[in-house]
Amino acid sequence: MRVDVVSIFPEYLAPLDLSLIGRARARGVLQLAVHDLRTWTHDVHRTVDDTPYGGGPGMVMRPEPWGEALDALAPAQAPPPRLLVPSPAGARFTQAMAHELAAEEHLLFACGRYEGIDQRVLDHAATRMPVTEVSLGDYVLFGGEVAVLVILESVTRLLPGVLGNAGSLDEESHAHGLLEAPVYTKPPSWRGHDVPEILRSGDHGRIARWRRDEALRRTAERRPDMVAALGDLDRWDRAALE
Ligand SMILES: Nc1cc(-c2ccc3ccn(Cc4ccccn4)c3c2)[nH]n1
Repeated sequence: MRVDVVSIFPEYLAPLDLSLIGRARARGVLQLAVHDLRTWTHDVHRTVDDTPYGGGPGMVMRPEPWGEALDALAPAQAPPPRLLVPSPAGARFTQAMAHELAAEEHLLFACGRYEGIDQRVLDHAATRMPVTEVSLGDYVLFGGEVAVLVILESVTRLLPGVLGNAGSLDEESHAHGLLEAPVYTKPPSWRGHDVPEILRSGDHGRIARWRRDEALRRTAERRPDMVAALGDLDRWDRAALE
């Protein structure tokens, strides 16, 4: 997968060199390039923003640098990338969207700042590539960079070979539509708190049932919306929720 990120703060994306994402890049699973939007400015002050038409607080990102950046990174003669624009007004980012993005050949992230990017940049881009505005949640950030870090981490871990134990992908939370069960490791007793006996029994059938019950119980307690979306439950699952 190829990923291009455009930002006026490219150093914000430095964590992408670390850990799993860094290894995915080193193994060629992910080709990632971060670009400074000011590369596509031509004035002495390298201006990327201007005052908003219609008045109001703050500044808006000018269309010209973005237009040239997208021309350079999504050339007409190549298959178009999917343009992702983090925004408070975007579609909510979910694990389902992470899976969708992990199947793309080329992702192009536009990180806005100030009060956002001139709308015409997105409108023009949409004439030649798929454009998705994406929100992390109902809170407001200073810009899109943090959202790109979150999105890229969730997408990269779905790429083939990135997670050592592929099984953990299947069992992870939000994969089955449930929150995960609690996890434990040694020592068996710690500050008066013991590991649930079942987990040390070696009975893998009962352990799987216990984990499913705990996942259902926690999801019902903390995210009833997720339980409602589960569809039909078998009698064991229903018993766990009683
Ligand atoms: N889930 C999200 C995404 C964002 C986000 C993403 C990109 C930008 C570019 C600028 N801002 C600041 C800003 C503040 C107020 C209204 C518009 N934009 C961003 C905020 N905040 N929360």
